[in-house]
Amino acid sequence: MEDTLIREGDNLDITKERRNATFRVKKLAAFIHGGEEIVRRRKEIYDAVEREPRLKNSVPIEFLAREERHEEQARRAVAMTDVATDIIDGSDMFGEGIYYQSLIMGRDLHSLSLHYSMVLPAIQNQADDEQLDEWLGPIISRSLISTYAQTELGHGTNLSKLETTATYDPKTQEFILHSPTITATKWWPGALGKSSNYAIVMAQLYTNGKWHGPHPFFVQLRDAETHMPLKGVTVGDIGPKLGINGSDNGFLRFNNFRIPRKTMFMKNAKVLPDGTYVPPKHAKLGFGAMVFVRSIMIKDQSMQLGSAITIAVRYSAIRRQGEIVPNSGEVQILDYQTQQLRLFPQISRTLAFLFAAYEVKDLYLRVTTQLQEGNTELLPELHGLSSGLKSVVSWETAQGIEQCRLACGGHGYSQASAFPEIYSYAVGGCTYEGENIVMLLQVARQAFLGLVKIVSSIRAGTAKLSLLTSYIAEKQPKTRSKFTCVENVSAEDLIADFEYAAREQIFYAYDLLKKNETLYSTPEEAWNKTGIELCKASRLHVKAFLVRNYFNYVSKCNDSEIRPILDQLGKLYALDGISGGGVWFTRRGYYSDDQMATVRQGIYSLLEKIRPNAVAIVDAFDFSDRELQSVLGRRDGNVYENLLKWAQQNPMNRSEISTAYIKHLKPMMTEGKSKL
Ligand SMILES: CCCCCCCC/C=C\C/C=C/C(=O)SCCNC(=O)CCNC(=O)[C@H](O)C(C)(C)COP(=O)(O)OP(=O)(O)OC[C@H]1O[C@@H](n2cnc3c(N)ncnc32)[C@H](O)[C@@H]1OP(=O)(O)O
Ligand SMILES: Cc1cc2nc3c(=O)[nH]c(=O)nc-3n(C[C@H](O)[C@H](O)[C@H](O)COP(=O)(O)OP(=O)(O)OC[C@H]3O[C@@H](n4cnc5c(N)ncnc54)[C@H](O)[C@@H]3O)c2cc1C
Repeated sequence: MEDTLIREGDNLDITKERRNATFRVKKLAAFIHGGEEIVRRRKEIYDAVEREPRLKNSVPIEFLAREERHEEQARRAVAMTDVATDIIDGSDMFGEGIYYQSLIMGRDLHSLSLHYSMVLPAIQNQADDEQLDEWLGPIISRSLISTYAQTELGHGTNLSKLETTATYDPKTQEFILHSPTITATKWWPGALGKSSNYAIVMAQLYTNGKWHGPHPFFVQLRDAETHMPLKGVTVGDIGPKLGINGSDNGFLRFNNFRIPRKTMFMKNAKVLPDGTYVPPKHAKLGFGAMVFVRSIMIKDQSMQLGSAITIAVRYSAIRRQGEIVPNSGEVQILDYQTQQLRLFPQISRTLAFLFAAYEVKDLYLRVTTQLQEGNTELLPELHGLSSGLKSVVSWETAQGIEQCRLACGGHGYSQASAFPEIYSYAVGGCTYEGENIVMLLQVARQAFLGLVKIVSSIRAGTAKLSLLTSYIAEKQPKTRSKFTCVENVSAEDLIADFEYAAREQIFYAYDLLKKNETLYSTPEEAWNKTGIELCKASRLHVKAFLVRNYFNYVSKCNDSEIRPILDQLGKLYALDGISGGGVWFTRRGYYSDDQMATVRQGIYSLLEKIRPNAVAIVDAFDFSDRELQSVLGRRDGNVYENLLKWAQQNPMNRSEISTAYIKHLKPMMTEGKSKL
């Protein structure tokens, strides 16, 4: 079927792939992105960005040194936000916001990342009316730049042990911010080093001699005119990192630095003028900015994996290497079954993660509405869903990107491929907003209303379960999995298989925890000794959610042209999970050896079915060359001539003779000659 992505001068192999696809890319793109109107808006936004001279990205970012990159990203961030309201609906951070930003900033953070992704939502949701009046205007007008300063040199995960203190002085109605030790130094906050003049600072609150735990404060750090650090504030950049080097992640120390009482966020917890502490309705309301980023990053991560797989599939369609049948000509590497197994599951994962991102967005919006009415009922569920997805999605995204890179051979290792930028940006998501293992343990402890609490209440028959947890209360089937062959297996059967595996492990981990509680002297030690099994339970629980959610989402599609593709990808997602999960599915003989062999046969048959449509499917992710920034992943498939151009524009090739040669190599060679 002919498609609009085909143009004259394109690589012939990639054109043939597009012509042979069995469906129209536009239809699949509309389904993936949530409707034709959204795809139309993406195009409108893309065109507007391309038209705007200030949004031209003329400098290839990967050739820049750290300071140049930071400066270029600051320029882009300012230009991007200058014209944003003319181009996008700024209130739609989950949709148009992420897309618009990725067109301009690429895979990097910048001077305004935290200002928009953490400070703005915190002010909207945690400031009282008076604070909102005072702070929201400057945030939106960008007359100040702000960040979120929580992590310290000594503590990131364990917030209860943060060392920065905020001690209330009722005489002056001020808090005194102080960093009592080296390890109390704030460390990591994005854009803190050189860009921000304000920060939300998480500090241990003391009032009238009592400790009340970590609370957020909105603190001025630098002079509004000179941008010099205020007296009592020491601040700077923490140095180069694996990725996101456009962002000046920073350090920060306070020396008995006084701030007014109303700099403490007071919508939830309050400190009255006399120092009386009024607790919040829910102890974790002050952690809302983290929950927001955990929710929003699921879509961002899926888009990173989506761009990696788009690059790898397109490149695999134009790359010819080796023969399958001797003397019949070199084949496209996409024809190798091993290549397909490396790549096609990444397509399925991208979709599963994206559809999960839609779900977490809906839940986030529901919780925000509830919180505005003072209702915290759904907060734990959101904490669980966002923490669990954050862990599993960021981990599998990082692994998937790496598979895509490896699948592109040597060229995958070049920055021209974009994989180094994609990987180093995305993998940060495994650590920031809660280290992944820690977040999995939260899932076990708390998520979906608390797996561990759920088990005991299920056994007591008193469980109140949500849609996300109700499967846990169902009885384990005594029979085998219903799987017979890939053609006959239904979505319900595959969901049942994942729920079986999750339930089995959840109860196993629970029983082990209870046993360990009898063996160790405290519940905390027993918890630690059960940590590995608890994490496995959480992972399987999240995977069961991802499979269920995938098929639920796809069930909305009645289009006979694209539904088969979505079904194939869904089955591949599930069967690849079962085959890779092995032991989780064979416990108590739920899957026999023969069934497992049939699962593998099913995967091979799906790879074959997906193969002819692979290029068209990744085309439907709707990435432009501007977003991909990859010579290997170019829409037109003209990779080789552009790799040569890319190398030639390299600043090292501006002059024929390098300074390295002049300073070091030439003298050595001259000396060598003299010794001959
Ligand atoms: C366009 C691009 C889009 C991408 C955007 C990316 C841009 C930004 C990129 C990077 C920015 C990065 C920023 C940061 O990293 S900020 C710092 C983030 N830090 C963390 O995430 C720290 C992780 N630690 C924690 O969250 C917590 O300390 C904890 C959850 C591990 C433990 O908390 P603690 O206070 O010790 O509580 P307890 O363990 O005692 O638990 C008590 C109770 O509360 C529940 N709970 C914990 N957190 C929450 C929450 N947020 N909401 C609701 N409930 C919560 C917990 O589960 C317990 O429940 P219980 O068992 O029922 O008692
Ligand atoms: C790119 C990037 C951007 C960041 N941006 C910001 C920012 O803007 N603002 C900010 O405040 N912070 C930021 N951070 C910091 C980030 O939030 C923390 O690094 C993260 O929360 C992990 O904390 P940690 O570094 O203390 O790791 P640690 O907690 O020291 O983790 C080290 C290891 O210990 C394990 N571990 C720790 N606690 C437990 C436990 N209870 N049970 C089992 N295992 C445990 C972990 O699983 C991990 O394997 C950023 C970090 C990165 C990498």
